[in-house]
Amino acid sequence: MSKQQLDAQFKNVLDRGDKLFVPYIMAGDGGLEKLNDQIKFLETAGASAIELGLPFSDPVADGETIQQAGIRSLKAGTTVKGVFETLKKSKGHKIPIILMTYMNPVFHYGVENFADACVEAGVSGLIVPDLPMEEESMVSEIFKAHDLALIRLVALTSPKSRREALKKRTEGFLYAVTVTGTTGERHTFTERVDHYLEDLKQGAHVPVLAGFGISTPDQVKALSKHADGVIVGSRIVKALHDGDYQVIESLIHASKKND
Ligand SMILES: O=P(O)(O)OC[C@@H](O)[C@@H](O)c1c[nH]c2ccccc12
Repeated sequence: MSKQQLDAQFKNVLDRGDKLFVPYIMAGDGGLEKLNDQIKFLETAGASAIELGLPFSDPVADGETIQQAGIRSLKAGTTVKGVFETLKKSKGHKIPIILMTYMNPVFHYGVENFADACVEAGVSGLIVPDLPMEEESMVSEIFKAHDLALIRLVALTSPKSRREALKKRTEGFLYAVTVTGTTGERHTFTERVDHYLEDLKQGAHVPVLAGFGISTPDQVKALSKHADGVIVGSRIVKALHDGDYQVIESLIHASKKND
């Protein structure tokens, strides 16, 4: 799906008064043969897009739950190529697929080859947490030429000038990290988070999504209120692993206007 279609789909959701909900899943957790069905389930349950993680041996931004999912996936034999092949086999997903990967697998694959493979597999965008703004030109031009959205992340600790620069550059959406530290469920958020999100939304040319630490329907509601939507990773990964589909449905439902 093209970057323009991603923008149009997100706009559609927001125009009807819902918030965006983007679940993160680990590709190959449970075996790659399950991947397209997992995506289909999330699509039917009302997800706005999928953040699809590539398993990696050194996932520095990930907490325990996602680390374990990555280990399970690698043990099951998942490869980057295998993920692309699996996506190509699907009959086409209706919601955008955004790949989340560290930089190393991209370099290893070759940036140009990686971008080509993304396009062939129908991927709309990328999240690369260990690619600092200062280094991004190495890949951003190639991604742009392939019409792939490079989604930038901002942190609570980023100074205002840096947040503004990332807000300007980002494509698809802005990923507003809502905690300091790694991915994983949290009971509370800093009281600064509401103002941080509202401030990011001011003048943003794409939606602002809050992610990290969100694991309950109440948190989905509370954080979406100050953003355009949320990303939920660890809780979704755990629920998929446990076959707890109702948990996923109620998280997604909390992002809808009529909930
Ligand atoms: O797991 P959490 O706390 O719900 O956070 C979302 C997160 O999982 C997902 O967006 C993600 C998984 N790994 C990452 C690494 C960096 C940035 C983001 C991510």
